[in-house]
Amino acid sequence: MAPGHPGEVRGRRPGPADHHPLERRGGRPVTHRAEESTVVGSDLVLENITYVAGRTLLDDVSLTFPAGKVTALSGPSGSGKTTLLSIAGGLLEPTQGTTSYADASMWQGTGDPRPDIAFVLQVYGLVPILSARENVSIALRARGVEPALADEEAEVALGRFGISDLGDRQVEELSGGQMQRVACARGFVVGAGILLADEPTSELDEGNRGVVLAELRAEAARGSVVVVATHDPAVVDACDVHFALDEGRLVGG
Ligand SMILES: Nc1ncnc2c1ncn2[C@@H]1O[C@H](COP(=O)(O)OP(=O)(O)OP(=O)(O)O)[C@@H](O)[C@H]1O
Repeated sequence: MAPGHPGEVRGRRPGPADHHPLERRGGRPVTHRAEESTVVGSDLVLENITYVAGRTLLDDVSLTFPAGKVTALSGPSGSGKTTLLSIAGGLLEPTQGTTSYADASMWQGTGDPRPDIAFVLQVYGLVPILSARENVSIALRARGVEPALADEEAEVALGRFGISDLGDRQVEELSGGQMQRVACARGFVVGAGILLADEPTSELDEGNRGVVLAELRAEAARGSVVVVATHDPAVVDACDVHFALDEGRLVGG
């Protein structure tokens, strides 16, 4: 762990999310708000999670992703990280066990995620024929933000990841690393209470990895639950909390 970095929240840091568009429209679904000296947020709690799809992919995993911290989820390829994030985010119903955030289950019965959660997907999930700005903007428009404001905030989010100059480019024309930064901008722009990022730095050079890590910390400093699945020891070291999976079982943390 990195001692004393901003994820170890002692006081509230101003950041981009202080003027978040979901707040500006008065409808931000996040149930917590950082105060001057205390972060008040809900933890994301997983209890006895088992997931079976032909075979057991997750086996009785219990852990808490704390609010106000950046948590690393590591493990070899195929160990179950993406499956666990999918259950934590309400995309998959666990075969057994429960998820809980702000007094409600993450599983809503449909596989549609709650509006107070944002993802950075391992495979990006971008719309190839839309521009980088449009790909970011739709995350806000889908949450009811007026289009002009959503576009304005998308521009700001692209700037956070150093790709303002790519706003008008169709994402199918971008490099893997550029697409990954667009995917980060789309996840981070929401200012959600939970941010689940699946290998968000896998295509990035050291400098851009540092940018993403700083943004993850900024999200946590607002009181959000921030989880990053990663193979990268440097990313694990930069996180506040660490859980490790192996063959669907929790083996460390
Ligand atoms: N829908 C599914 N049905 C059956 N098996 C699946 C399904 N989804 C994932 N798996 C399997 O579950 C295991 C865990 O996959 P998962 O993607 O969660 O691992 P991971 O730790 O995220 O891997 P990576 O680091 O390579 O992304 C793998 O063996 C995978 O093949």
